[in-house]
Amino acid sequence: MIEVNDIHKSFGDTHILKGVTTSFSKGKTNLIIGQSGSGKTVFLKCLLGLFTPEQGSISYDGKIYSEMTDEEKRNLRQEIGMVFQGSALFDSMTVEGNVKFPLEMFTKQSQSEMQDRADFVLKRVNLVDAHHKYPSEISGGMQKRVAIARAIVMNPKYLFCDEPNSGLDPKTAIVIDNLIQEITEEYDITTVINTHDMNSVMEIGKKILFLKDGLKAWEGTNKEIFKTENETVTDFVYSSDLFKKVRQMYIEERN
Ligand SMILES: Nc1ncnc2c1ncn2[C@@H]1O[C@H](COP(=O)(O)OP(=O)(O)OP(=O)(O)O)[C@@H](O)[C@H]1O
Repeated sequence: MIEVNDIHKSFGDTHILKGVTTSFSKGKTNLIIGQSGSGKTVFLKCLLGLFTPEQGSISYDGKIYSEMTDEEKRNLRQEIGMVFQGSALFDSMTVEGNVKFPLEMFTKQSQSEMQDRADFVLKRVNLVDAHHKYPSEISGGMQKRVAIARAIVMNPKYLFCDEPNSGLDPKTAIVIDNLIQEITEEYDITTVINTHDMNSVMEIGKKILFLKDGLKAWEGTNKEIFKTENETVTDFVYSSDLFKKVRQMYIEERN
């Protein structure tokens, strides 16, 4: 579980995060949504320890980050898996090389242990025939699977995904969303996903944090977001007339 308590982050005189308090549970897909520039990436970078908030605290399973020793921070980093926007695979390495990379960097495992683990995670993301291919030889959806396999190869407690669906067609995006959700539940990971994708919000938003101008404007589940009367949320989520009509029909059907 990750608990965020009143974090503030500024760049120079510009106050970006203005006191955000929330928590993200284990075994759940937690989504961060909000307009461009609302502070989602800055927030995610604070969770990753890449930015230090000037005020407030972030704790990982009860341990406050700013109070950790350097060694505890290093250990925490190894418990974090990251799926970057655009996959961020190493082009010069095969699929298998990409997946083994964190094991080679951070563990003392033997070649056969690394091979077993790489085989296991590649199978888990349903990639069995791509071990020796290069990223340029596989589709965007397959690249995402490799990125997910690499992110979970170290058995992380926390998984952060930045726009995991960017560049994917809607059908592949749903497959990737479902894969992230299954893995999150199966391995009891605290997963936090930064997204613009409303399909993801509806499909896997077990907890949704809506940021606006650096503040928490709303939080709740995908079921609650359908029913909320909060105008800031409805304006954002149901920005198209089609979505507004669908929501109206849904509410009328339920009444
Ligand atoms: N390193 C930085 N230095 C100065 N300003 C920054 C830095 N990183 C982000 N910002 C500013 O913080 C604000 C929020 O940016 P952020 O990238 O978090 O938005 P976002 O909600 O993730 O947007 P998008 O959905 O477009 O990715 C923006 O005004 C941005 O210019």
